[in-house]
Amino acid sequence: MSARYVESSRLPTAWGDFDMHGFEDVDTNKEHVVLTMGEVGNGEPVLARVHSECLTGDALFSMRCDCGNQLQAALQAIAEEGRGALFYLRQEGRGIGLLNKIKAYKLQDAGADTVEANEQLGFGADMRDYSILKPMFEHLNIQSVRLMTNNPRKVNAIEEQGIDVVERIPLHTDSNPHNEKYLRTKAGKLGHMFEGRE
Ligand SMILES: Nc1nc2c(ncn2[C@@H]2O[C@H](COP(=O)(O)OP(=O)(O)OP(=O)(O)O)[C@@H](O)[C@H]2O)c(=O)[nH]1
Repeated sequence: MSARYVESSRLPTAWGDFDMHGFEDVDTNKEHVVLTMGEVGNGEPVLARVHSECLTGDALFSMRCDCGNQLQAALQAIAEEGRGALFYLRQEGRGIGLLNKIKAYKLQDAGADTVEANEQLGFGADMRDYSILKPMFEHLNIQSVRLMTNNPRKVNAIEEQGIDVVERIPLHTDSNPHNEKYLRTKAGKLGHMFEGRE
């Protein structure tokens, strides 16, 4: 996959002023953004979050998942450090797309877990492709990261793109009655690590 860098601008947020960098995937025309704060291209490992799009959690305040809270926690952590990068990748629904995620939620309403629902729809549990990151990291001159994630498979996928993950930083948020089963399934079937949580 290759990404075309398009433009950068300021993005003031509730957590502080970021720079927003826009990229286009030349194969799929999907538009991705990176928010950076401070000098990230100076060779020092960068506090980073690679976040997959979750319209329902990130923008519509859904309590079915932990996505929105993780997004906010990551921006806050970067702002507190004064330096870091948030890669916002447009791979909604672990890569199956928004409308298929709604179909998956319908199946979950009927009792399936998040993995079974994907499989009942004919998809793998996780259809994401991280290869778009390589040209984005190259453009920003970032070679190594301290990655905020609970997902060891994401760490491996990012390292496969030639990016050095020098540290994995857990990104825990509070659970609620609507996302408890989802978080349990992530730990049980997708390998997520929730240190300190049963
Ligand atoms: N198919 C499907 N996707 C979901 C469901 N709930 C959330 N998602 C998607 O799961 C993805 C979560 O992305 P991330 O938070 O970046 O990654 P993660 O694998 O949860 O790992 P972390 O880095 O620990 O957060 C987003 O694309 C969401 O849209 C669900 O029930 N079914």
